[in-house]
Amino acid sequence: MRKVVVVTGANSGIGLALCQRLLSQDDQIHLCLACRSMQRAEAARSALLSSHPSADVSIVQVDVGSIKSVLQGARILTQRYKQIDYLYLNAGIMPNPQVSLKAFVKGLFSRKVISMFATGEGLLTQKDSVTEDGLQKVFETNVFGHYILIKELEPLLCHNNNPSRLIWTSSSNARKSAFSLSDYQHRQGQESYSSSKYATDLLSVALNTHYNIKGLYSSVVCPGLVMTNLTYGILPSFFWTLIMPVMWLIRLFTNSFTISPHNGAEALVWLFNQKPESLDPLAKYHSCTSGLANSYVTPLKMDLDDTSSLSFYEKILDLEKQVRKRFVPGNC
Ligand SMILES: NC(=O)C1=CN([C@@H]2O[C@H](COP(=O)(O)OP(=O)(O)OC[C@H]3O[C@@H](n4cnc5c(N)ncnc54)[C@H](OP(=O)(O)O)[C@@H]3O)[C@@H](O)[C@H]2O)C=CC1
Ligand SMILES: CC(C)CCC[C@@H](C)[C@H]1CC[C@H]2C3=C(CC[C@]12C)[C@@]1(C)CCC(=O)[C@@H](C)[C@@H]1CC3
Repeated sequence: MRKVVVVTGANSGIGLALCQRLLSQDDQIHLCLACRSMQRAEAARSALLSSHPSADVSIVQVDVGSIKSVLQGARILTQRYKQIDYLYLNAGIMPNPQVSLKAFVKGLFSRKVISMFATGEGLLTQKDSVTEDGLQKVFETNVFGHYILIKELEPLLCHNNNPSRLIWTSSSNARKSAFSLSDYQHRQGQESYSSSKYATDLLSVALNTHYNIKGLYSSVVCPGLVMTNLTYGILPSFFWTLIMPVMWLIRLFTNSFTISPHNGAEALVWLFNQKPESLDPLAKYHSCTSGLANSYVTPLKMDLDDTSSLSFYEKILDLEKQVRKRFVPGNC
């Protein structure tokens, strides 16, 4: 039986590099690209097939920023497959990012300079908006849409005899201080990205607590700083091109400047090859690249605990109930 691997946000950046790498290591898998744009999904499928002509690649429309689309996409996947072995929850956004030049210059002359480059802490703010579902867009896209997808696919993911895997693309930008349980969608602050990634980490821990017994395991990854559409949205592309030599230089001091999507996908590919029981649910698996361009994976303990993850999970369950009331069968 072919292993079924579903990847959200598979049409560009880290998601597409992950697909290329998975097919290079095992062209017997069935890969399903879950994307919001069918045109971009088709283009990604063609690119994958041109480098792996015998690969088995399909596409499905899933916009994780829309509950209606997630429910429709999940319905199609349920008709198509009996089991999903790997679900990569990779799609993500960072809308309207602003870099604080003042914080950057201050950071350059502080003791925290390395960690500033590794995490972007204190440098970025975003302007979020509200979706047609009435949820904060960054929260719905990066966290909640994915959560609903998992819940809808539960029958395909929970098989005790043959465990399935959830692998989230989180970030080292996830920060406890940007997240608040009383404002978990981050309606009030300006660090919706950081908050959403911290929420991702909390959710993954809670999912392990509830679902390991049913044969479902969740892990989180940080791909490092990778040049993708997301990062090109932070500063103009000519600026990134200009400072590329500086980026290689910074790599001598921090292993988190993975830079290429191929390197960024290191931990996502590594996790594919691990036995889930051997993994630490409280660790984030970081893709790292050395100054000599060698890629490797480092697990680092996350700044959270079971109690806070379960408190957040209760909030998510409440929100799910509210949202499902609006999407009873026949209403969507
Ligand atoms: N680049 C970096 O340095 C880092 C990235 N990450 C995370 O990596 C993940 C991948 O991002 P990256 O490859 O960098 O950036 P890209 O912008 O290249 O990829 C993001 C992917 O997500 C998709 N996507 C966005 N919104 C939705 C949506 N509503 N529904 C479905 N798909 C959607 C995009 O599709 P479309 O083409 O249609 O927009 C695209 O395929 C994200 O979760 C990001 O937060 C984490 C740490 C560092
Ligand atoms: C490298 C240059 C000389 C100056 C660039 C300054 C900043 C724009 C970058 C420094 C650290 C970067 C960073 C991210 C974005 C760009 C920086 C703030 C991220 C927050 C991008 C998304 C992520 O998820 C993080 C892992 C990145 C961490 C580092």
